[in-house]
Amino acid sequence: MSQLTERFGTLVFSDHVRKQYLPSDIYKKLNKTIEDGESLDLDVANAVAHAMKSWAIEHGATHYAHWFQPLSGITSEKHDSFLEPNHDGTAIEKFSGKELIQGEPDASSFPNGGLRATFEARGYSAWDPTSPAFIKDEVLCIPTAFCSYTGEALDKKTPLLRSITALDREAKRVLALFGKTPKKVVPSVGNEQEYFLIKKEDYARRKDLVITGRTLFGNTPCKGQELEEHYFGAIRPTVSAFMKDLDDELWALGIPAKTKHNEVAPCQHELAPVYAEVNEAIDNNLVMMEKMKLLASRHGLVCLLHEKPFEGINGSGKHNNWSIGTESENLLDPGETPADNLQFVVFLTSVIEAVDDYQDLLRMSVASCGNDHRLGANEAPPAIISIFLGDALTEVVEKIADGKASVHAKHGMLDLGADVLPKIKQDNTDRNRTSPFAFTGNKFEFRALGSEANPSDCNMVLDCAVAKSLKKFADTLEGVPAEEFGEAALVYCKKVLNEHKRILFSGNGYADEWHVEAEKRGLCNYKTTADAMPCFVSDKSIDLFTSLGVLTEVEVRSRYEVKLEKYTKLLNIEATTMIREARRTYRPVISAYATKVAKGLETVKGVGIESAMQCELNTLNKLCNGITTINDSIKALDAVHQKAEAIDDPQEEANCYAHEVVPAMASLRTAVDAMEELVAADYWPVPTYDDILFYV
Ligand SMILES: NC(=O)CC[C@H](N)C(=O)O
Repeated sequence: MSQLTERFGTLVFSDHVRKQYLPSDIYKKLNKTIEDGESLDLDVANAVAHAMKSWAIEHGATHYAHWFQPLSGITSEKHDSFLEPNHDGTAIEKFSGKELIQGEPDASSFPNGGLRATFEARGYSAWDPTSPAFIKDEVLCIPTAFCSYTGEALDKKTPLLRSITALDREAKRVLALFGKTPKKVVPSVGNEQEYFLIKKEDYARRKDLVITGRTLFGNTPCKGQELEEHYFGAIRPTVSAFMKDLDDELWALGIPAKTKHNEVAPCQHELAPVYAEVNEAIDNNLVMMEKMKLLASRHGLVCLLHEKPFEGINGSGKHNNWSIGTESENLLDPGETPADNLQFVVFLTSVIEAVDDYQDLLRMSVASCGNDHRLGANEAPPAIISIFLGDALTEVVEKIADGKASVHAKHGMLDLGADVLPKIKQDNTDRNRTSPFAFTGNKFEFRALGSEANPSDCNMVLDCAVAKSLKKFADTLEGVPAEEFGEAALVYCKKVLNEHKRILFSGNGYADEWHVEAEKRGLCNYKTTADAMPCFVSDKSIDLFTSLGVLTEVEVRSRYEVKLEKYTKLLNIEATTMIREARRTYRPVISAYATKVAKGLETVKGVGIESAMQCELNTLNKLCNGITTINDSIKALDAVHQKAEAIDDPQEEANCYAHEVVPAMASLRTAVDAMEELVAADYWPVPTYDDILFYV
């Protein structure tokens, strides 16, 4: 092993470690649970807990924690030490199977969307053996699901796991029709994490960033991203040192951090791991985000994970590269032979149907206060969900939809015209960064997901939607004689593709014409989270989740409430911060500067230079008008903010925030930003975009 590979996964209770630390019969039984979902008896759990404890303590752990994902979206953990005191003043190390399998964190202070009354505090965490335990900061973290005393899921992981089960079940039914009986069908995911790094000192001086994660004020910088010089540019030393530290920590945690580069906006970067099964990939992404924030501070930096920290330049996404596969094949790989292609065409057709049928839910699944600012602006896909297939696959789909036999996707060879350069194998699709859901060769890239999101929601929805399409296919074709299956499958796909081809769009998703065209096609275009939310609780959605056994109606409704509440709470915080900052930070400074200009005017008057007087007078006028506009904008924002706060119905309240408070915030911002242009730099109370974006 090289130094590089030696450290990989040293802090993970991986299969490799389990083999070493567990007696072979226990190892086999645990694998049966991990691979086949068989339940674990307490003897096995005790043996696993013992091995985990020994391994963890050998690797410096002092505590263990059930690590879970409450509906807030972030991760939670409560640490218990392995120490158990004896009566004689000594202590032993203890960690039992029961402690491994089940925990009982107090659930009262986590969001529950009305599932529990405040006094009903009991909640349980239950070990998820399919995602390996790991050591983080001397704590053995055990990934767990989290549910209420009455058994409702109170977390993001449980529905995800249920959706994986649903997809596995329905995909296996489809594969059985192709004569295949894989052990499992599971989605794999790779999340490209985008982020900004700025200097700690700048961050500390901007209350908007500290409180809300984004700048609520800030004039456009002199230079943005228009020179296209940052994307993939050489990585500067401070950033590089941070990235190296991050890689090192992530590798030790078994997180396969693979690709790192500078992103489009100044100060923006990206880290992408190798694919993993979706449950583990999401756990990895959550740890990765936590590590990014933590390590940045060791380098005098702050990592911003918000979707739109800076207005007018590139925001941050977390492109969710998604495909489904068995232990031996990727079901979204077009392959080279027509026989394989029919299977591919069936899966592709199911995805197209799923995305069209549940475009509203997919949009909802990526909706957040932060992502509202990102979608449709500066290189992020629009809020309209559509699918980009690329030329080769569009041709395949069109031929099938027209009733012609399937053709298989071709790979061309590109000759770059210089003998020294190798011939390049062309992919079966180009890339289209304007598409929210783009086929990229053997997977789909769900680009609409925002950087700060927990990817569980959108993957859960995607898995459900596709499971439903596959179910319909299996329901229709099971029972068809084997020799007629191929023809019948093609006829089925032809019908479905014709019904759903409106969702296919290969053009420019940023263009205004697309919005017009999408409306003609009847595609939904929910510009804000508030607009997107009602579909979550529509009969159609509730039927999807309940029929697949992923969420009960009560669980759907609680999630809807939690998400709406988070949205309005965040906007409440943003509006309050804006009003306070405008009153206490910006306005006094603008007044002070106006006073200085007025005094200067007196001096100039004394000297009697007319032209200089006119110039100063103009500035003074602009400053005074600016202060008036700011005052008016504060008043207007205050009024709609109070109006929103007084609304009882959560959906109505969210609508008021989205359509009245947010525009009022934009007006106040414009008024303050206009003054940044006029007030002398040494007066301006906070670092500007020009100050922040170019010094890391
Ligand atoms: N060039 C890119 O891939 C930029 C993507 C962009 N940052 C987003 O928000 O999705």
